[in-house]
Amino acid sequence: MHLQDIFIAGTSTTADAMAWTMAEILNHPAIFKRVRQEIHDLTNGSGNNRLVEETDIPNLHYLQAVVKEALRLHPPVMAAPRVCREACRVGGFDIPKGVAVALNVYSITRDPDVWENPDEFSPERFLQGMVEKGFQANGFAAFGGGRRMCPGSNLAFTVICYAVAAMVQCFDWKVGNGEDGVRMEAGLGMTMSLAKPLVCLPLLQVCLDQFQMEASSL
Ligand code: HEM
Repeated sequence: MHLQDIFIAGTSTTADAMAWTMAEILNHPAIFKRVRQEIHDLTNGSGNNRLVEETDIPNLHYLQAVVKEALRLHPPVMAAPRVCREACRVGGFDIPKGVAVALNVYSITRDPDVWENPDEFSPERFLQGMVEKGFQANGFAAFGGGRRMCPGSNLAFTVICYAVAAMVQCFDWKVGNGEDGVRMEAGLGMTMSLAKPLVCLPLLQVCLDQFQMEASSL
């Protein structure tokens, strides 16, 4: 594996996941509000008013569930390649030794036998047990699985949660182009991204004092 592989594997995947997460919560204002409330409850205690920090992520369970649900519905890597080391039979198909196959991540994460209402954005499903099971849980294939599972999964998950938390805590977002909500079509590319880039205007909503304090101490 080369250093370049890590850049290729780790950059647009993470950016896509952030865009899909923001797109989903902008289309679901009640979920956006609940994420903001969770952050507020954690960061505004006993007269304290601070920006969310990376170390808060383990305590932001709903935020984690939201990011997982966005990864489940919109896995940036839609397929994970493998080569069969021995002849085998999968789902009634005979696969000879040496043949290249791909795990269809997209259909695993929307499998109706595993997920109730699989096409629905419902972060609550991860609060009912799945969130603790980690990324190898049955049906959560956004980071692949087994020995070749994504080695950047924990880093990516933390970065996405942190970025989304900061965007939700500090800004209201006006969806651009005068459209009613964000269009959720997927585009074609190396990774699965929004077909139309997410365009929205940030409107500063909290933390003005905090920003001014931090700016004046620079
Ligand atoms: C949301 C972000 C990301 C997603 C959805 C994602 C998803 C995946 C998937 C599905 C695989 C294939 C796993 C398999 O074959 O079972 C993979 C492999 C890989 N990922 Fe990620 N990834 C992400 C972020 C990252 C980051 C941040 C890094 C590095 C800093 C990274 C490094 C890699 C590498 C090196 C591999 C190849 C592993 C191997 O073949 O042994 N990924 N990723």
